[in-house]
Amino acid sequence: MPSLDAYTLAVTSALAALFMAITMGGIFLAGNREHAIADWALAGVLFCLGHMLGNLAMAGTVVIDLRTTIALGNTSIFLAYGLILVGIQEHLGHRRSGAMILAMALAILAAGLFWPGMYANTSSRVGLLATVYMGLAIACTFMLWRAEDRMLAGYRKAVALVILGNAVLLSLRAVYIALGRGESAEPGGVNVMVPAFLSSMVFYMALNVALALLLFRRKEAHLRHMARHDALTGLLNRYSLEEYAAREMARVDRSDHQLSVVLLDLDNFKRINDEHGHAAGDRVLVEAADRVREMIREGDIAFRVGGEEFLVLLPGADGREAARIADRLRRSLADGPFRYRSTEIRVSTSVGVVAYDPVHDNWESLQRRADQALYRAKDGGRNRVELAPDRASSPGAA
Ligand SMILES: Nc1nc2c(ncn2[C@@H]2O[C@H](COP(=O)(O)OP(=O)(O)OP(=O)(O)O)[C@@H](O)[C@H]2O)c(=O)[nH]1
Repeated sequence: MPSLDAYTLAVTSALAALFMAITMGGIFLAGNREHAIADWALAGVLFCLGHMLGNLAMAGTVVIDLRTTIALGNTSIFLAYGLILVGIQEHLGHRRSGAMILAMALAILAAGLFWPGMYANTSSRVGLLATVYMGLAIACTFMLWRAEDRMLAGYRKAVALVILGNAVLLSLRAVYIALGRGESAEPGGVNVMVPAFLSSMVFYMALNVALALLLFRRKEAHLRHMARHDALTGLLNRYSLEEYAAREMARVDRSDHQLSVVLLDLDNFKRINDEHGHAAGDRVLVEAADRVREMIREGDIAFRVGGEEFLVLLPGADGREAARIADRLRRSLADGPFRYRSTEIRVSTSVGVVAYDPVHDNWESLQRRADQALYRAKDGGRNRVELAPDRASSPGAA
């Protein structure tokens, strides 16, 4: 195999880091204006700068003097690792440790300029920095591994493994140098700089791909969530309803389970908007959704199906039990006033309830019967629950 020289590899790993900066910067400019992505783009720039300074130092073409060049290069690389960590914190919604990273960067710069243990002793410098990078990598890995959102866990773990793998390689290099093998950049012989730069290059490329995949998968999951949920209340939306209803009805068709539907409509909602403003109306809708969510059991499924209209699927409940649950929901919405700033707003709700009849009903007839029960509740004076008559006793309802 032709020998690879450390100078060229320093430049190629700098270019790989630059490619990461361009990819992350591109994703940021394309509209994902998250701090995390900007942090990772800047990390790419700093990795690139660090390697270029390292290359100049190795070649003896120093910017100011050798000590300053090495100190600036190491500070750049440290800041880049720090920004990877801060970006991960931002991405996961944790508190950012930006101030601590900056303070540590200044300490590393000062040590590189003024502490002989850092500028005059390669083995202790490399060992110290490897320890610091290992600490940051473990912090990144820990956060990514423990994140709550299970859906993207595989992608986050891939990022974590790339970061941890690189830290392990950096530590091996530190051990190798501590054993007195040196890190001469001269071609020929065993040269630790060659595998070091090669692994850095692979690290930037792998990190770039892993982060980009994580970001795209998260965007995709977000869009999928948006398509199925109501943006204001966070409940499932009307488009999801049919899918859930079909699933629950099929379950009833296969067994002797029950299924009921509760349709709630806030009364005179237009008046709330007119009297208190649209923002107050929105607040009432959000809180009403929260109250519905809190009142229902696990397994019950709530939807916002219209402006001020909610629907709850109650698997396992027959009509009478569903009417009882519906009345509890009605009372929970009517009892405590809703608050918008300092204003108290009282709302009542009309509710239509229907039990699914697997012999006579399909989804359309079930919805129609729920609507009819709701209209009866409205016509009967509002703030009440109406249970649709059994399908067998009301053939005209089809
Ligand atoms: N603030 C707010 N208002 C909404 C939203 N969606 C629908 N609305 C309003 O809800 C009101 C519904 O009015 P109507 O359909 O006349 O019904 P209502 O005033 O509740 O009267 P009844 O249903 O007959 O008791 C309209 O004024 C809509 O503008 C929303 O997302 N936010």
